[in-house]
Amino acid sequence: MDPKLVGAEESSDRNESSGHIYHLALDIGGSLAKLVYFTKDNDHCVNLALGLSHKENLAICNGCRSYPVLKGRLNFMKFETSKINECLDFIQSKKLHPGGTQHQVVSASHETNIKATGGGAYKYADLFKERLGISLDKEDEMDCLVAGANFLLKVVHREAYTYIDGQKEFVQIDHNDLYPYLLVNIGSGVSMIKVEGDGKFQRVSGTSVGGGTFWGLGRLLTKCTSFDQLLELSHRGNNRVIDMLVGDIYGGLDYSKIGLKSTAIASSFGKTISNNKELEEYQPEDIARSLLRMISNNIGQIAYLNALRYGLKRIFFGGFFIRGHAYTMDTISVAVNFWSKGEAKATVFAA
Ligand SMILES: Nc1ncnc2c1ncn2[C@@H]1O[C@H](COP(=O)(O)OP(=O)(O)OP(=O)(O)O)[C@@H](O)[C@H]1O
Ligand SMILES: CC(C)(CO)[C@@H](O)C(=O)NCCC(=O)O
Repeated sequence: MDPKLVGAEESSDRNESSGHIYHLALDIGGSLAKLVYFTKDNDHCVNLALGLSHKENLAICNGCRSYPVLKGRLNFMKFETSKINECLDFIQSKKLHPGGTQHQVVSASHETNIKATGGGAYKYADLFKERLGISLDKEDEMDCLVAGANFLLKVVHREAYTYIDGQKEFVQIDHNDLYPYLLVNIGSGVSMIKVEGDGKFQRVSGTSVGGGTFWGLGRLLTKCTSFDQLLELSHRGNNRVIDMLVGDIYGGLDYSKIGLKSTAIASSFGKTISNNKELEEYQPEDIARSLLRMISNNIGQIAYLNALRYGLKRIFFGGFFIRGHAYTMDTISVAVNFWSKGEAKATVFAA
């Protein structure tokens, strides 16, 4: 999950020593630990209404009197949870934690508390305490997720978009017509949440076949050494080499009577049992493509079925698995579109 805030900038290794660090918060999930902190400086601003944080927007922010404007920027970092010590090293090296000399505005009463969510807030509580003297102030991940999603959808302009046939189209959110919606958070596992208002939600479903499955199975099957490498491979692959299509079963024909085109996947990975190839002949890029397709399709289908079950017209997808990756979004959209017979549109917002 992703306690995302406005004005995001993925932090490079820039030196923060000239800036004043105000806030640090963490989300430690099963795969990734995400960290956000705000640094104060006069060259940037975060406009809480527009969600801007870039230098170029300073003029606009200066001209915008009716909304709170903070001079500075939000910095985002991510670490593999399996390398949590790198996250602690980063906090220590940047002196982001209370007690670090750059930390200027922490009041005495909150000196050792840092907001943290995700399972890692529990799992690594002792580690943070022992290494950095930080007490993790735990927030429930579903509460954070829903609060973050509602905030982003209401406040950040051009946050949500559909992705259909390679076309990204921003969705105008009517604040008075946002609820109810289905929030599908694709992290290591997948949570599906019916959201009916601020703080009003129910986790209605989930699946353990999620981002962790893609990365985990992908590693085992392709020997990739990074998630990005696996994604990059999937760009170049052809899933038809691995997946058994309806046409493979029906001699190239559609199965029109039940509405299945010859190009529809009849069985993910199924082709590998029906031809006489040696295992070594299967290319990693084709495997990566099939895997991404299988998992995205499955999530899209379960999401649609839950939307149907609870009468929800709109589905918002988030989580780090998506990360703006075109093929993932396209597959999810196609799955939702396919199962809803064109009635529901998958609305995807960037993780
Ligand atoms: N650089 C990366 N390294 C590892 N996984 C990545 C990376 N980028 C994207 N991912 C994908 O994002 C998933 C993690 O997403 P996210 O951070 O939203 O979930 P999480 O908080 O770790 O998990 P959960 O909420 O289930 O505990 C990974 O399982 C993987 O599929
Ligand atoms: C366990 C959590 C909530 C941790 O973020 C997530 O990984 C998840 O929703 N997993 C899917 C579990 C299931 O519903 O089958």
